[in-house]
Amino acid sequence: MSHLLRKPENNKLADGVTLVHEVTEENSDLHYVGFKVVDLEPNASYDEKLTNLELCAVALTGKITVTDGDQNFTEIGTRDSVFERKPTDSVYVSHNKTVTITANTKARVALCFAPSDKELPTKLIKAEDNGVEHRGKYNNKRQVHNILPDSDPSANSLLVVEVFTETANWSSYPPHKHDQNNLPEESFLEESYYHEMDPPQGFVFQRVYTEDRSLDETMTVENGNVVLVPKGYHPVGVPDGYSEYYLNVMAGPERIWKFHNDKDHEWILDRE
Ligand SMILES: O=C[C@H](O)[C@@H](O)[C@H](O)CC(=O)O
Repeated sequence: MSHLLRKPENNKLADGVTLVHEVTEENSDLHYVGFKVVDLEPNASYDEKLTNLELCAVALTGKITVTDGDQNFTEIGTRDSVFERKPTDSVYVSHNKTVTITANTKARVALCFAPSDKELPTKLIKAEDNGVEHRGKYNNKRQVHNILPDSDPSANSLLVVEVFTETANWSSYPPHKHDQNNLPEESFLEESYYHEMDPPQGFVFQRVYTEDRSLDETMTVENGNVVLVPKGYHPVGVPDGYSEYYLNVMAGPERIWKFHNDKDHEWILDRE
């Protein structure tokens, strides 16, 4: 199995608290992006002690209450399934805080981490404030919810976005990369993908490859899997009959999303 593909670990931390995924600098090739998925039963709580990292907690499904010890955001979250295709609520918390997440209902929470050196205000990112985009044409169409885009100055280095790709479409396509710290041409951003499929027995193909093909991994990705993108192009193809969701976390030395398309495939953008 590719070292870039993570299957759910489902580590039980406490009654009602399951750590589904944990991606850290210590257990991955990533140095900027960190990622966790936590499942909570009603009334169960999870604490995250932030040192030099900032956090965006995304209420993937269910309702949660989030506190940083000072501010409380109660019963946030908008959906029972990501495939309701509507934006959800998130909370941004800067470094050196302890965050407590309590489930008001059965909930799945994505914890998105990146380095932080400037204390910024804790902030509720309301669902209705997500920028919604409909990108692409032909079989390259996808719906994008910008949760924490580079146009929002609320974070130090963290970028968070979720993407819905319908049956027989491609996304993160034409293949693009952002693995060079070479602004204004390209920014260096590591990336993680948390994938869900509808119906859940579905799978997608994701390729992660570099120009010189020194890295070239094509993965079969199933429901609840995570794919890590330390560098390279990273397209996703969704088979006929299935819909796909992914949550992206990106971070790097500069909080700018400036990508470079694979020249071999950029022509598809020119179709009428
Ligand atoms: O670099 C960003 C990620 O690859 C996705 O968020 C991608 O941009 C989604 C898309 O536009 O298809």
